[in-house]
Amino acid sequence: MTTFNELGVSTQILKALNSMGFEESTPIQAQTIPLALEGNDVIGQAQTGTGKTAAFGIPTIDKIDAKLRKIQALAIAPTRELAIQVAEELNRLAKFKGIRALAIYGGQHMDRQIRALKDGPQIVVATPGRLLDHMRRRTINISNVQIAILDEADEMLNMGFIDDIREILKGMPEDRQTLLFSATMPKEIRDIATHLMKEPKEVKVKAKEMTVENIDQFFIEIPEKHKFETLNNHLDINSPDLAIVFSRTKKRVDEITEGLQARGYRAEGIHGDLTQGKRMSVLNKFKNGRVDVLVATDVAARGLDISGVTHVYNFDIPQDPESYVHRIGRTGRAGRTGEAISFITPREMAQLHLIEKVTKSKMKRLMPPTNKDAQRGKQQVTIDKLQKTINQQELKDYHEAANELLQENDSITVIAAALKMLTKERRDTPVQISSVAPISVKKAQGSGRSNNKRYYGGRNQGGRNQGGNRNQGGRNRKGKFQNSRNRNNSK
Ligand SMILES: Nc1ncnc2c1ncn2[C@@H]1O[C@H](COP(=O)(O)OP(=O)(O)OP(=O)(O)O)[C@@H](O)[C@H]1O
Ligand SMILES: [Mg+2]
Repeated sequence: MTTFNELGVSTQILKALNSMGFEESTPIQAQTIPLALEGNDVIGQAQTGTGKTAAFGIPTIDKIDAKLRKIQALAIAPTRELAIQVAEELNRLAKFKGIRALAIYGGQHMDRQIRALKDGPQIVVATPGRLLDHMRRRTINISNVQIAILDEADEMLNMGFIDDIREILKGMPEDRQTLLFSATMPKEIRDIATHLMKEPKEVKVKAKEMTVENIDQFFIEIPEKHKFETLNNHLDINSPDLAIVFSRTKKRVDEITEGLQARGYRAEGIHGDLTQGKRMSVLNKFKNGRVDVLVATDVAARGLDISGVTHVYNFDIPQDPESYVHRIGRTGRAGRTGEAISFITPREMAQLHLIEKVTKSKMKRLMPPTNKDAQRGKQQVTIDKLQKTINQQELKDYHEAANELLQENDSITVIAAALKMLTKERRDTPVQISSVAPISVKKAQGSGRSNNKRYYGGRNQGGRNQGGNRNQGGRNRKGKFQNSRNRNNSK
């Protein structure tokens, strides 16, 4: 283990790291910070939740001139929520250096952002669409940027974003430093990346599997029509602290959310069709624990760091292995443990095997729990609570009442009644989830990768929709990919 001191980090940052409770560097930090400080272009790949944000954040902040009130570093992230989160982490790291990071993203008033940009932040973290709007309106000056960062680099260099990224990079000085980070980096994307960089140093933290080993991975083979009940049963048995349920389409996210609410769960949904205000409030409620189940499209799959997520459910199997890696990586972060449970319809078993092959990990088969298992699971939660209260031994005031009850009834009946009262029984409101076509895997020639054309033209406006619709000031991309297979315009 390497201390941050050994990595040549400034005292102001050491102070910030100390206040954040970071004692030692993670492997990706230890390997990339010195390289980036020396001025190299870097491609950094390491598993989800292993501290890639600080790996690019620390050297970036250390290279910035605090006195110069111009944008010196520009980070780009695929979703609004991630841009906000990265800016927050950079601000924590930069606290003692007098450097500020500003997030700019779609769905927020332009005027407000223009004012904030005039305030002189040294770092901007942006979603690509909104950044291009500012560039075209000349409300942002990126001509002094010395460091460009692509967080979730493979996603940013994917079909949906690549043209925007090229245009953004063209607006920066050519002698800038470029840092690319992600947990996944398919070869096709790595090749594109190296063309945009200068002799990049590639750092790949060696791991047997692409997924984090402290996430227990399971799958349940189950027909589409039984998924919702199975999810209910599972939530009852596991009683997760916080769970994220990923589904394939916005419509299904809405339906699952409403269904869970009707059954009495504290669930909320998040996807690209909601207003930014709603997206933020849902995420905040989830972070504060006022919502237990977040139902989401892939808009929440990448980068989000929410502590306390114990379970990730793939209500629908993801389109590609990379998406699987990022989705399940919302749990088991920073050394914590987590569980990932994927629902696979019988016709989608080939997709499961593809994911296992690409990620080099294995999912253990689980049998779908029965209603009886679920009932027992709920009761167990109550029993645990009851046992905890017994252990606290502060029951004297209740002894007399207990004695009276036991004179009239037998002990089993009294305890069963108490358990029944304390157990939150599930409402059995009927819920209908509209079905989706199963994902099919046709082997791409030789590569074994799914033929969903994710990398070469299959993705039309999917990336766009994450940030809401953005067309003002930009070329209308409709039509550009309209003949190609629509991979995912549904986030
Ligand atoms: N050296 C460290 N010591 C302790 N905690 C750390 C350290 N570095 C990062 N963390 C914490 O670990 C968590 C995960 O970090 P981060 O979000 O940067 O992961 P990531 O590698 O970018 O994951 P993803 O691939 O999902 O985006 C964060 O809460 C972060 O504050
Ligand atoms: Mg990250």
